[in-house]
Amino acid sequence: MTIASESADVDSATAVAELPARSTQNDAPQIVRIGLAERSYPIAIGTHLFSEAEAYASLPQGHCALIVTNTTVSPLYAGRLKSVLAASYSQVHRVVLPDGEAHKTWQTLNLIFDALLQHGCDRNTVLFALGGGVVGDMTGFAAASFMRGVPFVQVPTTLLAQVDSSVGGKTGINHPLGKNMIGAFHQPLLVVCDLDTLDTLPARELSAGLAEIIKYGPIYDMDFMAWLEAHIDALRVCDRVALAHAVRRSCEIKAAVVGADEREAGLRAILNFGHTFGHAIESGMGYGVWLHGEGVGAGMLMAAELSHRLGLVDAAFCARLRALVARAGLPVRAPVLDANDNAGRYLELMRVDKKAQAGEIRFVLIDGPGKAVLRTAPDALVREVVNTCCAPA
Ligand SMILES: NC(=O)c1ccc[n+]([C@@H]2O[C@H](COP(=O)([O-])OP(=O)(O)OC[C@H]3O[C@@H](n4cnc5c(N)ncnc54)[C@H](O)[C@@H]3O)[C@@H](O)[C@H]2O)c1
Ligand SMILES: O=C(O)C(=O)C[C@@H](O)[C@H](O)[C@H](O)COP(=O)(O)O
Ligand SMILES: [Zn+2]
Repeated sequence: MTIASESADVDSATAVAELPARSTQNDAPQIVRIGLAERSYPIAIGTHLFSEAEAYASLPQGHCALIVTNTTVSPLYAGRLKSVLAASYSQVHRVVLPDGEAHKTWQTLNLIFDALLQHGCDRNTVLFALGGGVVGDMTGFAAASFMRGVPFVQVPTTLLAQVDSSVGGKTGINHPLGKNMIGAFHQPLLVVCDLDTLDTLPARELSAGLAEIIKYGPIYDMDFMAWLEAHIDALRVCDRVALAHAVRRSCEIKAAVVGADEREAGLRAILNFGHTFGHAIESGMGYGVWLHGEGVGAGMLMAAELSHRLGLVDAAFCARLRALVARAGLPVRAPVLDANDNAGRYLELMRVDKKAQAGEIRFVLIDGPGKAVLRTAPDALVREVVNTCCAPA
């Protein structure tokens, strides 16, 4: 693994290799604010945004900035971000991490600390997370812990990161035994969602982002779910107007939930809909085999099925959610994790979920469309759900 870093004035090679800016719309950015007293911050959503100086005008000027990115995103966007930051910071360094969920680890996190220390970065250094949720979660955790806390900015370049992971301050890394098991709450100073960056995103990753968008319907806003049913095809071809609405509404919902319960004392757990099953899929398959959004998509269907078997929603609701997940290009069958005792393996993996208490799994379930509830379920019922949802179609 390498640490690629350079100062602001030696980046011409990367800048030349970049894609030209593409946009169909050049309106002023929309701003969603997340209200967290002194930790409040704006989420800017628009086009032509991440490489515009005005987007960062609210930030404190400083001596040193560190762009944290990865091998895929760096050649696409890091040069442009670096150029714009050079106006505000006398040194702009970059660290390029290996790409992928399998690298959301201590070893990769250490590359960020190595870069910070090698460049003599101090407590006023601002970290910029340029990439998807993996880069964002690791950069945030590095910012939370370097010198016991430095500021950071999220510049999300995947749909999933724009609608979910860049907002709310959950940061961390994976452990082989469980997703996101080591981390901290640390809010960014600013989130800059440039819809133009989604033009280069592979279709499979776009679909993964749609899973986290779909999530907001059943847990919070069934009108939004109906809007998604009408606009899912437009979203899949990156229609700017549809994307702008989906990103904005998702951020509004997440901001409202996090603003009311920053550290998941209660309400915030609803954002984990689909994640108890989904995280088991991710770790059980090996990180990166199923994308996070794919695990969440199948996990939501499993949680909906469990809700139905507990009498909380009707079969029509499950079928409706399943149809939308399918139309988003996501898998609707959950994978088999163990040929001998598949349901047992799911249960074993889910017992390490952060919502579990004294080894008892607590699921986010749908208690009527648009309303989520956190509750336990008998193992026998969970087994039935796993067996049903993993069965061949
Ligand atoms: N902190 C939170 O609240 C939160 C919320 C949801 C998910 N997450 C975490 O986020 C991660 C998933 O994030 P993700 O789906 O963004 O995955 P990711 O960060 O792995 O990015 C997906 C892929 O897209 C590439 N990519 C990124 N931007 C691109 C662009 N503009 N063009 C082309 N390729 C691009 C990346 O290099 C990567 O290969 C998981 O680790 C998940 O646990 C965290
Ligand atoms: O922000 C939250 O809260 C969420 O739960 C959002 C999820 O989409 C995200 O995947 C989160 O990282 C999962 O949190 P975890 O506490 O289960 O690791
Ligand atoms: Zn998630």
